[in-house]
Amino acid sequence: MRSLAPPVALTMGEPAGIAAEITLKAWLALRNTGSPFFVLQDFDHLSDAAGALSLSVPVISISRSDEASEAFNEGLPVMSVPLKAPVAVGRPDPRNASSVVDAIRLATEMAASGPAAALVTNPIQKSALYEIGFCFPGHTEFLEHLAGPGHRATMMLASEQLKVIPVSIHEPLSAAVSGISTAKIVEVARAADAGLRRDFGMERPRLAIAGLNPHAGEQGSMGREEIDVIMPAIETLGREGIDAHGPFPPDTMFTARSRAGYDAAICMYHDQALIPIKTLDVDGGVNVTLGLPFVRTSPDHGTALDIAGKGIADPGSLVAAMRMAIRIAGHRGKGFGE
Ligand SMILES: NC(=O)C1=CN([C@@H]2O[C@H](COP(=O)(O)OP(=O)(O)OC[C@H]3O[C@@H](n4cnc5c(N)ncnc54)[C@H](O)[C@@H]3O)[C@@H](O)[C@H]2O)C=CC1
Ligand SMILES: NCC(=O)COP(=O)(O)O
Repeated sequence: MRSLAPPVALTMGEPAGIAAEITLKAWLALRNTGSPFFVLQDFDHLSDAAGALSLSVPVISISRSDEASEAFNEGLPVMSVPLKAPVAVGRPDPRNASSVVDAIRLATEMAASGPAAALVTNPIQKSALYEIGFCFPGHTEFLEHLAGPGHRATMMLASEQLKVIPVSIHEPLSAAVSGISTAKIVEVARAADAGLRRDFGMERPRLAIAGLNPHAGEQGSMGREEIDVIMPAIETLGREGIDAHGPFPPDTMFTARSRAGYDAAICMYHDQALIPIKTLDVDGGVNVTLGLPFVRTSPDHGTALDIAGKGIADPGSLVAAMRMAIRIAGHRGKGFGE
């Protein structure tokens, strides 16, 4: 099948992890679907990975994104971003960190200016990037910076069974808890409401707001954040016409019965959001950044250094990220659809 829409741009992610393997496997999964993508990666590294993993994927060098759709029918299109040092499987090398960041910048530019329908990012080893002075906690914050003033990035993880949006992202738990405020909850819930309408075509998303404390505070006897901070946020959102309810006890709000009552859960901190979705569906979960002027998704997992090079990495989440990026691009009127 051929596609008339622009291809999706995929970044290299951490070269010492499973990114090359899941990228090659994603091409095998998507090659006949009319959903072309190209990867910004070191050509030789990817070719070597295909050989080492015995994956029968022709790797095709392209120099412009508009060559990708045609090439995709024959093999995996690669726009080469050279690495600076040989890759040692499972051991990130800070000498390659600048190439990892360059790939993100380049792919973002293409997604923002049109040659790519969307940006999909492979997982990065954040600690390796910090060693070269990368000063963003993750892609989400970096992409917000690249998007420029006036754009606020909001992290959402989405699977068929659950969507979760953490109020704080990459913060120590103590800082996340002490930093909870009515204003932050309102801001994140507004972004979730707008993003679900714009990118998922929902008319009036139903938001479930999580509590923070056991039993959502048990009427204040196990913590007062629900009464003092979260409830005022829900009241503000209600006055704005946003369908937000809660605060719900965090231990029961992710059961199948509870999930049937809402479209997305607004969670008070990173792990409250990510533990349930990864437990339910780590191979189908997708990380989506709401609020950017370009489409960005990513697999929900990390670099998996412990299994790099073993040939056992599951590409499911990356494939789901590709599919979701294409669906969102369609919602944003980029003429894409499967
Ligand atoms: N979007 C991104 O760039 C993300 C990056 N990370 C980064 O990844 C690094 C490692 O993070 P961890 O917490 O160890 O999480 P991880 O997801 O890399 O690994 C956790 C466990 O899941 C397994 N696993 C992960 N993906 C898999 C796959 N596709 N198939 C089979 N097994 C898989 C790993 O082998 C490991 O046992 C950190 O530097 C973290 O910051 C983590 C999450 C997202
Ligand atoms: N745990 C999710 C995660 O770390 C992904 O972050 P980002 O790199 O997408 O900002």
